[in-house]
Amino acid sequence: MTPRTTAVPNAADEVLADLPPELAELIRRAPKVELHDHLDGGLRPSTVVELAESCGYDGLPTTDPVELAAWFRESADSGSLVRYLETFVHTVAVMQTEEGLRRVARECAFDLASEGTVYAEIRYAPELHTERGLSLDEVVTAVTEGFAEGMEDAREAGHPIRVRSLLTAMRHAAMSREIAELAVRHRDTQVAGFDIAGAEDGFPPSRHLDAFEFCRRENFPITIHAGEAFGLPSIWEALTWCGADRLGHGVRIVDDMEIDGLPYAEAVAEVPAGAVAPTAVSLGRLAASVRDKRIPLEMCPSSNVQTGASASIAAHPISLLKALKYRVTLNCDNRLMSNTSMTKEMALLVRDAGWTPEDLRWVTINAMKSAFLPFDERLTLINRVIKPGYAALGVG
Ligand SMILES: O=c1[nH]cnc2c1ncn2[C@@H]1O[C@H](CO)[C@@H](O)[C@H]1O
Ligand SMILES: [Zn+2]
Repeated sequence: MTPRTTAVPNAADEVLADLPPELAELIRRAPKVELHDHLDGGLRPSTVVELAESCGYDGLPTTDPVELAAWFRESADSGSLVRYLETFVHTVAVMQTEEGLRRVARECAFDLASEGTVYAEIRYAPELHTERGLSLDEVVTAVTEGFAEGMEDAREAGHPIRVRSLLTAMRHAAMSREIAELAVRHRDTQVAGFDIAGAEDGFPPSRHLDAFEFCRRENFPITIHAGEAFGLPSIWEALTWCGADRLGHGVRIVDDMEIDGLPYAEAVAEVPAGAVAPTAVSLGRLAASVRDKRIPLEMCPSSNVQTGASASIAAHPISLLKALKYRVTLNCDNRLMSNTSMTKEMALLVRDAGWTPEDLRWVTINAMKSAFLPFDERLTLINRVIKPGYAALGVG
């Protein structure tokens, strides 16, 4: 079976059209690495419609794929993480069978590879996919098989990609220890790390300490959604109590910075974050520690604009954090809800925040360095795939 392409317009085209054609082509062809992408946030709209029909789910707001794509984007454009997350009810509803999970994972790997992504870590919460009787292990096996099929499809199409999974526990629930054990049980079949996600305010990372301590005893990598809808205490707990190796978003780390003696939020009210001179910034202890320890920040600009964590792409702290040489990585979070892709995220930063092709190369290498993959494999991808890929485009 060849995966079908969606009839929905390509998310990046509109932004690329605003750029000089050679630059747009460079962004299209640039090697990409993605570390933060939710499986249940990246379905093709046409797949949601088809799976809903085959599994008898009649709750979709519309069965027209183009209208459905618009519905997800508009509903997610809510200014609140909690409302943004409500849209997942429809994607999760059609991911309750082995067949549905396998197809979604297969198409995910293929779609990412088609836009030049050479390595991706895709996360999902197994506990959300057991409503129709699948066991947690069956969920993981189905997704892993789907990724293997998608990688094979992509290789045949001439776009090789490596995909790994991250297992997410929902922070409002009480299954995190079980999910951490599930992840470790599947570590030799492509599961590369453990995460928590869901509403952040009121559900601090330390609530799941037991799960994180288990992962640490097993030398198993941890990333934590922190500093997205809630601020510094969440980031502080994720790092100092829970031992996170990376931060999901982490965008609110700027709350621990002063610019010319003013708190970040006050100082940037008038000026785009990217226009702030790095020399004017002083870091608090937590912000300094995140930079000193090279903690990777899995940044997702479009998603943050939708949930209200940032006013615009131009104002997004990612540009200041780049200037300050944090270990910044660029990601989509949820391609369906944010109507985005890696190509679009790159194009937005180039168009709206003054990023250069060299910056795109830098952020891509940062991501590869930060992957939950063995060190030698990361180096091989950087030296044999990413650097030559950019060199072929005249970058680096
Ligand atoms: O940006 C985010 N912040 C917090 N939680 C999220 C975000 N995106 C998705 N999810 C949550 O993670 C679950 C598993 O993939 C999704 O079902 C959604 O509830
Ligand atoms: Zn996320």
